[in-house]
Amino acid sequence: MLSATDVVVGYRRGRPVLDGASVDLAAGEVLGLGGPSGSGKSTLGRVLALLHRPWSGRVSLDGSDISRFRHRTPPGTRRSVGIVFQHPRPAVDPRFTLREIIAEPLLARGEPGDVDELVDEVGLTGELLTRRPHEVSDGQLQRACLARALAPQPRYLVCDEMTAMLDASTTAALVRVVDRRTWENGMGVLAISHDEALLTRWAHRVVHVSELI
Ligand SMILES: Nc1ncnc2c1ncn2[C@@H]1O[C@H](COP(=O)(O)OP(=O)(O)OP(=O)(O)O)[C@@H](O)[C@H]1O
Repeated sequence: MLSATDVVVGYRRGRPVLDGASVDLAAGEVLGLGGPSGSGKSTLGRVLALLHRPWSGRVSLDGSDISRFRHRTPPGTRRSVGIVFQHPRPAVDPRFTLREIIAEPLLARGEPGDVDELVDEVGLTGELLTRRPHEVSDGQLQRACLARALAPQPRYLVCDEMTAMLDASTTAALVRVVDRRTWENGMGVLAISHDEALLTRWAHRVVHVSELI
């Protein structure tokens, strides 16, 4: 179980964006997080992905407190939660090929950067892997970002508007990839979107930030 409990967090002192938010994400669950723009969906996603440290409250994994900065958490804990962002371009190094982007987390932990299975999983073809980000479409780059997030076999994945820039068929394909991990590996998913129809189709249950406070 990945949990946020009574999390208070924001960007300006005295002006919390989330003022006591609590949410539980179970293994194998797809939890949809909806709500209006600016309500704090991405902020909560980043807190759960250990990219943003709460001012107070806690983030826990199977009951153990992990509310420290991502770089201060043990590598095993850090790899437990992955994240995919809405915009793939700022999330990648433009000098890397897609193969290097996907292999990065594997090489960082001293494993062979064998990405063939991941590439198949997200539906990228071999020829695209030698290209750099400016030579591929947003959808192709987002597939690479999803493969990179899945490479360390995360137990939980935050999809922060992962498909907001994509067409319907690429959206459906990426949701299928994430769903397969949910069924086969029991990966828990926080699906953040302002698209209520997508959340209704995808998630097992849908909550809004205002209900978590
Ligand atoms: N890096 C930041 N610095 C300062 N303020 C920020 C930062 N990121 C978000 N905010 C502010 O925090 C509030 C919540 O933003 P957040 O992105 O979490 O909301 P959201 O519900 O995900 O919105 P959207 O659906 O538009 O992405 C907003 O008022 C936003 O302006």
